[in-house]
Amino acid sequence: MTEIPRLQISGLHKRFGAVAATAGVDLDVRPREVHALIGPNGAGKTTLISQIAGEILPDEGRILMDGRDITRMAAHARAGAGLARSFQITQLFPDFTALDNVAMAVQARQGRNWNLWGRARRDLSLRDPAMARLDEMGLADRADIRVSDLAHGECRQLELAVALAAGASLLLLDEPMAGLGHEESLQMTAILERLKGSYAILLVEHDMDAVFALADRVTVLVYGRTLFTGTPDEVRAHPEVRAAYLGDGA
Ligand SMILES: Nc1ncnc2c1ncn2[C@@H]1O[C@H](COP(=O)(O)OP(=O)(O)OP(=O)(O)O)[C@@H](O)[C@H]1O
Repeated sequence: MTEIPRLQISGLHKRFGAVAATAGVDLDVRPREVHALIGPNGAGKTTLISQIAGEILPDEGRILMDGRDITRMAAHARAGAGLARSFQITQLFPDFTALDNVAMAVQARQGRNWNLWGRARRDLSLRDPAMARLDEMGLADRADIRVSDLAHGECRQLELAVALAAGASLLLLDEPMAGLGHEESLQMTAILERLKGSYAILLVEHDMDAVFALADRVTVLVYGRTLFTGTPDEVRAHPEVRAAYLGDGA
């Protein structure tokens, strides 16, 4: 039996005045798949992610999550259904520790009052799952460090820990490697490799080493349209993709 895709996008269109930012996108993300979305600057990747997250309303087309039409669902309701967008908008509280941030996400997931945050780190029912998430992201030894004192790459890792603690199971990762140094990128790639197989991930990324290391499938967007979807090897070999995006050196 074929599994219902976590995410299914069909015939999506979005114009900004004269610019057709999304001009016919079809895409599906399978359960537990890492699906990379690549394309040249201005191809419409961020606009597509914003429509999936519910921050921009499409003009035409449909977005299904777990078979349910979410095209016009509010962003917070999508988040409640397990969708999380990371790395463009930082959701961290800079004056609180890494552990506090994750514990608050656990607390929110349990539907408990956010105002009790001060107790979060002392409450074992919040602290234990929060520590487990930090550990998963390689941040166990940074639990008591304030977010404002964490390195850039560590904040990215913490954002993932917060999203997962809040119950996200379908992750929209918008350029996780952007602004990271070589070592930090390798570390983020290793973390995403560990998440692979447990979550559905739509990954927008310009770092092709990371894309080809992580992705089960890759969709290439050009001028707002889906040019091709295939395995990393198929994408590497595709003549139009090479011409449109990867260039001769690919
Ligand atoms: N709010 C907006 N108003 C007008 N035009 C927009 C808006 N947002 C995006 N665009 C235009 O839509 C097109 C797609 O932009 P988008 O940012 O989605 O591309 P992208 O593939 O994410 O690019 P990059 O790789 O550079 O981040 C571009 O031509 C951009 O200028």
